[in-house]
Amino acid sequence: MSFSDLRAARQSKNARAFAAQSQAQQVNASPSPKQDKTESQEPSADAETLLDLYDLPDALTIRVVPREGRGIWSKHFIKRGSVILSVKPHTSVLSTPNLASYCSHCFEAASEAGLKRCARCRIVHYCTSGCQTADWTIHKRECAALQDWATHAPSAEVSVPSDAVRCLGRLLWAQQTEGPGSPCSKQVAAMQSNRKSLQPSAFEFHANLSHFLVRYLGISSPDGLQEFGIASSSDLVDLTSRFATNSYTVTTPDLTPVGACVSPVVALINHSCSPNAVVVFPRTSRVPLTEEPNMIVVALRDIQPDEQVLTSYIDTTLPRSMRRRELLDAYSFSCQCTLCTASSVVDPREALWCPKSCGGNCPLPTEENSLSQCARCKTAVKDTDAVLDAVRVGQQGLDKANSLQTKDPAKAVQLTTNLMPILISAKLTPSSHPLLGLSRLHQTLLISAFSASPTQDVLDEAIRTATRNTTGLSMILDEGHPVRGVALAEAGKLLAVDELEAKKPSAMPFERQDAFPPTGPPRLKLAYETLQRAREELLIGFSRAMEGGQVGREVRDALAALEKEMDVWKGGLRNAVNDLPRGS
Ligand SMILES: C[S@@+](CC[C@H](N)C(=O)[O-])C[C@H]1O[C@@H](n2cnc3c(N)ncnc32)[C@H](O)[C@@H]1O
Repeated sequence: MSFSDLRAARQSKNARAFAAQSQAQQVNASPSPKQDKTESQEPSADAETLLDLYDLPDALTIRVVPREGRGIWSKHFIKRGSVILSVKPHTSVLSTPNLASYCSHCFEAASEAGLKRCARCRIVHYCTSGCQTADWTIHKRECAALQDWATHAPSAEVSVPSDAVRCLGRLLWAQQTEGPGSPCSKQVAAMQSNRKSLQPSAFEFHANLSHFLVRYLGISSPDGLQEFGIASSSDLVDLTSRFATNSYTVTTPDLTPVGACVSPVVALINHSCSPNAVVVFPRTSRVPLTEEPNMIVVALRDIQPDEQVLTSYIDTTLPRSMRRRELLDAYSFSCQCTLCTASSVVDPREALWCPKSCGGNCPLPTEENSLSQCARCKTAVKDTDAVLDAVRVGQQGLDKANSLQTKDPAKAVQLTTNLMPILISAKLTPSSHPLLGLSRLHQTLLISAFSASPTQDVLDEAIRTATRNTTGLSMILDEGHPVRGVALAEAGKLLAVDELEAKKPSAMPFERQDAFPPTGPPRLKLAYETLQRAREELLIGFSRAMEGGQVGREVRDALAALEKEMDVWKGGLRNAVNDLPRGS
């Protein structure tokens, strides 16, 4: 199997809302598989009017809950792995680093033939002239604004406006074209604003966003704003708040973040850190290119009639305190989901192995509570200060390695290589923060390093890291979670890469007999089993109706190729046995 499809460097592997873009994607978690229960009110007049605004499938309805506001509820039983909603976002933009490598209309990655660049702005690119023509209605406004912005930019680094500014620009131009009375404009206007409950930390973000948006739209007087239906500066902050509260990150089929989008109907879904649904962009031959990027909401668990559909806006592999801070800062609410309010169990995101290795876990000590003992055998963790130090160093290292990963990947991989043993010897479980984050970044960096300069050592280290990551993710995420499926697919693909050199027998006496990863046929067998597990999980997280997404189809093809390869091995072995002299 070729390695090229594992090449792309990734920053994060969790789909989530755009406003919470600090690191990684969605989770359903143990310790409690219990679903968040919220008492809904019967549809109010407000919700009933809203129902007319959205073209919801029959199985869904809109209800209002006192604390969370409007939300989407199931009317019927929805089976795990089913598509709950499938929409083309109202507005979507690529993030700036991806403008030259993905089509700005359908978000397809550049093929070997490359992309066509817009001859005027020379900023956006398209895969076909069909995509370019389809995008022209909006891009003609965007094209002029981009050119004007670039002409006045003080330096090349800021010659393209931020993703948020460009997305808002597209949203407003689309509304102007469709007219304020169009269903889309009404849906956008009905999106929730958190202007009145903004955290002080968010003020600067909204002030800057408003300022740059006005500049980008070429507005020089209040009348200019009125043309977009914005009557005052409060209206402007309302708009930026509605955008921040309701936008999503667009990801590739393997969950690499590539842009931002707004879909008012998907934005009606409320948050839980232990969600029963996920948002993904699967890309399959079953969806016409004109509908891409196709955004689907998939049930991760069986959803009962009268149950609320909930997705996660943030990376749920993070510990409770980080999740809650992010939700408060970006979405202005304090999360009361089952995962945030559970108190009795050891959260696998913040856990140590038992000091006596009894198989139980201990809670990670904190600055406030340094006492920690195994939940099973009650053995106390002795040097909790050393654990706290390791976690602190690990967190700082993760932040640094994240910022270095594109600028200086060699330094970043050196950092992750040095830090992981510190956290592992402090006995953090593979699901614990910051070990899981570091380890996932380490895997991404190793894959890039292997693509640039393939060696057996790097490949084997990538496989060990990928295996640790799938173990860690399986301790936190529900079976079938897309992040788990993609992680298993990567581990399986790495195991299926042709070995570069056979291990020399002379080296073997110094190695453990069960050295991991195995070589030869046992390695192929493990690759096959891992890819089979990946396929089963991808058929849930990206839905069977979407063939498990693009990654699911790739895994299906990889399994077929491996079956052939294993048959060749078996055939070779049979021939070798048949060739042996009789009696030997
Ligand atoms: C994308 S909107 C979700 C739909 C929103 N409830 C509405 O009425 O339009 C996100 C906002 O909904 C609210 N929200 C979502 N999930 C919540 C939760 N679990 N608890 C409290 N508020 C929540 C917060 O105000 C958040 O900023």
